[in-house]
Amino acid sequence: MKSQQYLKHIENQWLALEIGNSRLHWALFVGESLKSTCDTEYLPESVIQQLGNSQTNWGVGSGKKGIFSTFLPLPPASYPLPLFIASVVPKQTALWESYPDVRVMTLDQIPLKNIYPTLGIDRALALWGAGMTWGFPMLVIDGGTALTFTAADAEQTLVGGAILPGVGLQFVSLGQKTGQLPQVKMEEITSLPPRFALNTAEAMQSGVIYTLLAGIKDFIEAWLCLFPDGKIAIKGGDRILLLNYLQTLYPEMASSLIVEPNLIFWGMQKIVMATK
Ligand SMILES: Nc1ncnc2c1ncn2[C@@H]1O[C@H](COP(=O)(O)OP(=O)(O)O)[C@@H](O)[C@H]1O
Ligand SMILES: CC(C)(COP(=O)(O)O)[C@@H](O)C(=O)NCCC(=O)O
Ligand SMILES: [K+]
Repeated sequence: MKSQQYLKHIENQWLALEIGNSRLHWALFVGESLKSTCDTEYLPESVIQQLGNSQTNWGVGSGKKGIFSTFLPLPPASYPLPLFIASVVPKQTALWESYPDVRVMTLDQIPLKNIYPTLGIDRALALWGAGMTWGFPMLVIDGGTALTFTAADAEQTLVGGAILPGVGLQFVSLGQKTGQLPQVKMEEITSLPPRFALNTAEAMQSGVIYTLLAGIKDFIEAWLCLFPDGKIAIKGGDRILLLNYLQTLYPEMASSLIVEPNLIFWGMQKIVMATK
C-alpha cells in the first residue's frame, strides 16, 4: 500500500465501543466501513491503561498475541486509534477517561426527537442505526442483559419503549434469590422446553422462555397495530436464542424481523461520519 494511501487508510481508522451491562462490544471502522467486530469481557484497568499507551500495538502485525489480534487484522498503525464510546455503565465509562483519544457519545448527538434525558444511549443509537439503515417507523428489540423495546415513528420521533430482565438475568435471579432453585445455564437450553414441565430445570426454562416470547409477540402485535408499515429489528446477545424460539412458535412473525447485532455501530457510524 503506497504511503500516501496508507496514511489515508490509517487516519480513517476508528474504534467504536458499546459498553453493556454484561460485556464490551467492539467495532473497527475504516472511514464509514465496518471492518470487524468482537465481544470481550470488561477489561482490567491495567489493560485499559496499556491500550492507551501509544507504544502498545493492539496485537496486529506483531508476533505477540495481542488482545485484539484477531479483531484488528490491519498492519501496525499509529495508535491509539480514536475511540468512540456508547456506554450504559458509568463505572466502566470512567475507566476509559485516561484513554488519549476518547469521545463518549451523548443523547444530544442523536437526531431522534422526543428523547427523554435518562434514555439509554444504547437504545437511542440502536434505534437511530436501524431507522437510518432500514427506515422508520422502526421498533428495535434488544435481547441484552435487559431486554428492551425502543420505537420511533416515521418522523424519527421516539414513540417510547419498555425494559425487562433479559433471559440470562431472569435465570440468575431465580438461581440467586431462591433457596433451592438451581442456576440454569444458558448453554444448557438446547431446545424449547415443554410448556408444562415435569422437572425443576425445565419448569424454570418454560417460565422464562414462554413468557418472554409471549411478551415479544404481544409488543410486536401492539407495534404493528400502531404502525402497520413499521419495521422491527432485533439485536443483543440473546437474539439468536430468541429468534430460534420465535421461529418455532410464531414463524410468520420471526421471518419479518431484521436480525442485526451491529445496530448501535450503524447508529454511531451515521453520527461520527456526519461530524468528520
Ligand atoms: N459470551 C457471552 N457472555 C455473556 N453473555 C452472553 C454471551 N453469549 C451470549 N450471551 C447472552 O447475551 C446476553 C447479554 O447480551 P449482550 O447484548 O451481550 O449484553 P449487553 O447488555 O452487555 O450488551 C446474556 O443474557 C447472555 O445470555
Ligand atoms: C435498559 C439498559 C440497562 C439496557 O442495557 P443493556 O442490557 O444493553 O446492558 C440500558 O438501555 C439503560 O441503562 N437504559 C437507561 C434507562 C432507559 O433507557 O430508560
Ligand atoms: K445491549
